[in-house]
Formats: sequence, structure tokens, C-alpha cells
Amino acid sequence: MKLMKKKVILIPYPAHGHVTPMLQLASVLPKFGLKPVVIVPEFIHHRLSPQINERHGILCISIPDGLHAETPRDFFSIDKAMEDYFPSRLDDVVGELNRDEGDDGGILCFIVDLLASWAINVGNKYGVQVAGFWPAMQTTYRLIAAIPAMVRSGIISEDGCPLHKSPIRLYPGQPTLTTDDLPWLIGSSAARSSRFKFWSRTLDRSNTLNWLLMNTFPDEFHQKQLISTSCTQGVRQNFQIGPLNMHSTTSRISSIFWQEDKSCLEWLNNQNDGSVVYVSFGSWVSPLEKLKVNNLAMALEASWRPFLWVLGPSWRQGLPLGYVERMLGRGRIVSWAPQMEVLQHEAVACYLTHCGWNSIMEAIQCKKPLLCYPVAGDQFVNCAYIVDAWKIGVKINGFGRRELEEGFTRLMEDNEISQRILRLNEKLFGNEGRSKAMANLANFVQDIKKLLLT
Ligand SMILES: O=c1ccn([C@@H]2O[C@H](COP(=O)(O)OP(=O)(O)O[C@H]3O[C@H](CO)[C@@H](O)[C@H](O)[C@H]3O)[C@@H](O)[C@H]2O)c(=O)[nH]1
Repeated sequence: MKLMKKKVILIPYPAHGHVTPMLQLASVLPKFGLKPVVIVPEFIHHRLSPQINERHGILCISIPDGLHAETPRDFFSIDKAMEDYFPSRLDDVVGELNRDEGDDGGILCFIVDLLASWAINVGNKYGVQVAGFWPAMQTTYRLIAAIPAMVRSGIISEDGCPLHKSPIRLYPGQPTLTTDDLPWLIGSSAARSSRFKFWSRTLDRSNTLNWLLMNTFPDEFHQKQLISTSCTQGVRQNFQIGPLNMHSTTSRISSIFWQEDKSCLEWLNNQNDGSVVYVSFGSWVSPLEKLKVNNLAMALEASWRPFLWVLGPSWRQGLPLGYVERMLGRGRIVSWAPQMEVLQHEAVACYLTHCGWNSIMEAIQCKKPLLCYPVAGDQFVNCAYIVDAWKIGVKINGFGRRELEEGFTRLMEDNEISQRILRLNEKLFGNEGRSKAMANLANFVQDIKKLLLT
């Protein structure tokens, strides 16, 4: 008799930095005898390569997002669509998958990105086990989980406004965060308040979960070091199963989302080893203001260093007139780079980054030091860890010529930074780190399969 594989339904938040790690997770599930089914809205689905199914055994199903074609798919429109429209569409898909149950192994569980917490209720409705997925540092999750405690102790108001600039220590011996680092403090006060509601709702829903899979390395967060477990809330069991990019060197999952400009690799081949500054601010942050783009462009021009800068067309308005032509030869600007291959390239000396979690993990995997310019969300917390805990990077507060040059010089001349990156690379991506993360994932799968038998 042919043994049918149970399906795992994975629901990412619909943005690149979230879909990629979810696909990386999905690509490992067949090793556990499971069939991954990733459900994404159409505007993401049409960008995903059909190779995902052929090469990685991941079935991707699209749902309509209910938004007008001309509506920008930004945080707020996506939030509204997720709350008002996605649940009934997912309902249709799960209903259909359930009807097919006679022909296959049925649904084992849902794995839901906590930023797509709307899907938890759909899983509950069908009586399917639901596990949460946190695509970033566990510390940022703890910060969100500390919202009720921060309100109680008067650090923030009921709608998330910091009441005074106060240090936040989640646990001893770790970088002290401040109220400026709170991830919802982006944009106008209306935008902040709406983001805070989003996080509060995310937290309420995540508190109902029994499992949380974290895209972080096994020792990032020591549970026993918590000052008091009552100061934060949270799900019952956390499994640190990352960094999931450890699976991407062989499967190349992360490179199939956007059209990559591979010509920059040829350009890198013609540069001296350890000479190029790679500049990228990820896929999701609001474009840097024109003035900042302009300042960064001038500072890069003033420096003698070659650079490779990922700058989407909408960000280029801030470039000085004739800049791209003037920099030809020394500076290369592309809309989207094959980031892993760039970071692996011997010509690249360091990475000027917005401190997105995936980019940080990739830089550590490729042993490249970081010049940090956090822009939004969790990036300030990530930056605090890069600079103060792991000491593998330097933070800059602006794009002044001197500041940038001093940052580059410190990164490239500080031998201890390179030594620390090598150690961190071994810890995260060496055999021990990898097997711990895989063992954690195996424990989760076993846990959830056991429940089916009881
Ligand atoms: O030219 C480029 C630029 C980026 N990337 C890839 O895009 C991803 C970017 O991810 P990340 O660094 O995490 O940044 P964002 O896309 O901005 O990610 C969002 O999601 C992350 C995970 O939750 C958060 O940590 C970030 O703050 C948030 O902005 C990485 O895998 C990069 O390799 C490319 O392949 N080519």
C-alpha cells in the first residue's frame, strides 16, 4: 500500500523577507516525509518560479488578495486584506484540500507566520494543529511579548506611545534596548498606533499557540536568563530551527523571487579582493528619503572605494544628476542583486545594510562584516546585537562622508571583528549548529505527529 504524505500548510506574511525563510523551511519538510503546501496571495505567487515545485517539492497555491490592481501592496493595504479578505479565501482552499483527503494523507498542521496571524483562526476552525513561525530574532519576539508588561509598568501608553525614554532590559548580560527601538515606531502617530494594534493583535493570537518555530540559531536566546518569566507572555514551546538560510546554499530558494542582475558578478570579478563595499537596504523598508540617497551617493563618490549598490528605480530619484555615468567603473548600481553570490564573492569587503534579519544571517554565512544603518521595525534591535553583543559590525547614524569612511576603516582594519565573524559563522553554520537546529525541527515534527496518534 502506498503511504501518503501528510500535508503541512505554510502561510507566510506576503513580503520577500518572510516568504523566503518560509520557503526555506518548506524545502526541508520532505525530509520528514511531509508534503509542504505554501499559500500566498496572487501578487506573490506570480513571482515564484515553477521550479519550486519541480526542484524542491513545494506546492504553491495562490489566493486572490481582493485589492484593486492600482492599490500599492504596502503594510496597511496588506493588513486590511489579511483581516477582511484572506480568511475566507484560505477557507476555500483548505475546504478543497480536506475534500481531497481520501486521495492523500490529509493535513498534519498549519505553520503560520505570526505576522499573518489571521490564519490561526482558520486552522482552529478546521480543528487542525497550528504552529507559529517567527521569521526573525527571538529577542524581537520577546520584545513584542513584553507589551503588556511595558504598559503595566508605564514604559508605554495603552496605544504604544513611549511615555519616557526608558531602557528596556529583556534579560541580563544582553544589550540594553531603549523605547526608540520599539518596532512599531514608524511614521506618523496614526501609522504608529495602527502598527501597535497590529502587534497587540499578533501577540493575543500567538498566545493561543502551543508551538513557535523561530528562524534563529539555537543559543540566541537563553530562556533561563529571563529576569522574570511573568514579565513576558508567549507560546508554550519555542523551537529554534534556524538560521534557515543554512539550507539555501544548495537549494537556492532565496534567489528565485525577483529578477536578479547577474552582470554585477562579472563586474565583481574585475575588482581586487576585499575592496568592494556592498550596499543594500533589503526589500521591504520604505524607500530612503531622496536627501539620504543623495548624501550616501556623495559620500560613496568621495570615498575611493569601489561599491555595488542595490537601488530600486523608485529610490534613484535622489541620485545627483549624471551620477550613474560618472561612477561607471568604480561604482555599480543594480535594481536587485544575487545577494548570496555577491556576499560570497572575494572582492566584497563589507556590507552596508539596513539590518534585516535575513541579510544579517547571510552576511554571517559569508563571513562579511556589517556597517549598520537600521531603518525600521526590528532592525534597531538587530543592530544592537550586531554591534554590542556579537561585535561584528559598526553602526552609523547618517551618511556623512567622514562617518562613512571611519566606519569602513574600522570594519576593515579591526582584525578582531573578522575573528568574531569566523567564530559566529562556525557556531551558526558549522556541523554542531546545523544539527542542533535540525534536531529542534525534528522534535517539533515528532511532537505534532504524536498528537495525531493520541
Ligand atoms: O538585491 C537584493 C537585495 C536583497 N536580497 C535578498 O532579500 C532578502 C532581504 O531580507 P531582509 O534582509 O530580512 O530584509 P527585508 O526584506 O527588508 O525584510 C523584512 O523582514 C525581515 C524578517 O522579518 C526583517 O528582519 C526586516 O526588518 C524586514 O524589513 C535577503 O534574503 C536578501 O538576500 C536579494 O536577494 N537581492
